[in-house]
Amino acid sequence: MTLAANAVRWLAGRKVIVDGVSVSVKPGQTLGLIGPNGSGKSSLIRLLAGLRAPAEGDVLLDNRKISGFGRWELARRVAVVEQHSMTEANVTVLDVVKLGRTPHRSALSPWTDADDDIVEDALVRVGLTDRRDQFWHTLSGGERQRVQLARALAQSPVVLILDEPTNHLDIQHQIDILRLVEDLSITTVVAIHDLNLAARFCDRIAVLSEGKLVTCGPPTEILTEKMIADVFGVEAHVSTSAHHGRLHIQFLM
Ligand SMILES: Nc1ncnc2c1ncn2[C@@H]1O[C@H](COP(=O)(O)OP(=O)(O)OP(=O)(O)O)[C@@H](O)[C@H]1O
Repeated sequence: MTLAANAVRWLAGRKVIVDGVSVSVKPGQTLGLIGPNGSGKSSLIRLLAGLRAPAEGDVLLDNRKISGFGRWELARRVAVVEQHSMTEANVTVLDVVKLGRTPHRSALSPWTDADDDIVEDALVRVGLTDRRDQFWHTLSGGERQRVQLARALAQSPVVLILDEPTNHLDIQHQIDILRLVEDLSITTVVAIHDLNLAARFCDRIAVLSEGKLVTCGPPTEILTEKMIADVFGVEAHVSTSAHHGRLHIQFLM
């Protein structure tokens, strides 16, 4: 499915937080959202996920306004993992991941073997099968992040929207999670701070600054020394890695 924001604007009170942003992601592709703290990435993520309505502009899923989708109808297509996803205490990892199946079930439909298989597959993918009975409130930050991703995967979405999915993860789990998302080959939007990971895993990158879209395109066109200096105020050296052929960004400190 194609997900697109068309000149979306969102305000908190009178303050413009997302200012006329247009971005789109083609089926199976990954769009990275980068930008300094407070540039509007999470706010745009919420608009794209349909968690908030734009004051102006539209979010479209295959050319249909997401405001026209019913709650469950949208949740069967779009899964979102927010930065600080919380859940009720006294629930286990398995309980949280099972919640992902909710949009696919009606009050009358019983839990099926197929639901079990999907939940199991999600736990396997994030490497948490041995934690299924652990209580949520006892998990580390990185483990919670992986559980929330498993919950999103159990939703069997065609569009996955992730707000900084790697920020609590050690380097191995950062790479594992982004590889997992890459292998899913579904339409993905990911807000991410690590420019090297963005260069490696995103098909296109949108740069936000003060709520506005600065530029959008393939990593090789977007992640330039000039853009990094202009938007992030940091001097960087950008080269092509001899090891993986993608961009390698070194910050000159
Ligand atoms: N509900 C709100 N009320 C007031 N201000 C808000 C609200 N939501 C967001 N903002 C402000 O909007 C700006 C953008 O916030 P947002 O969380 O979208 O940025 P971000 O790019 O995701 O930041 P970070 O990289 O720090 O996570 C920030 O200055 C934030 O304080």
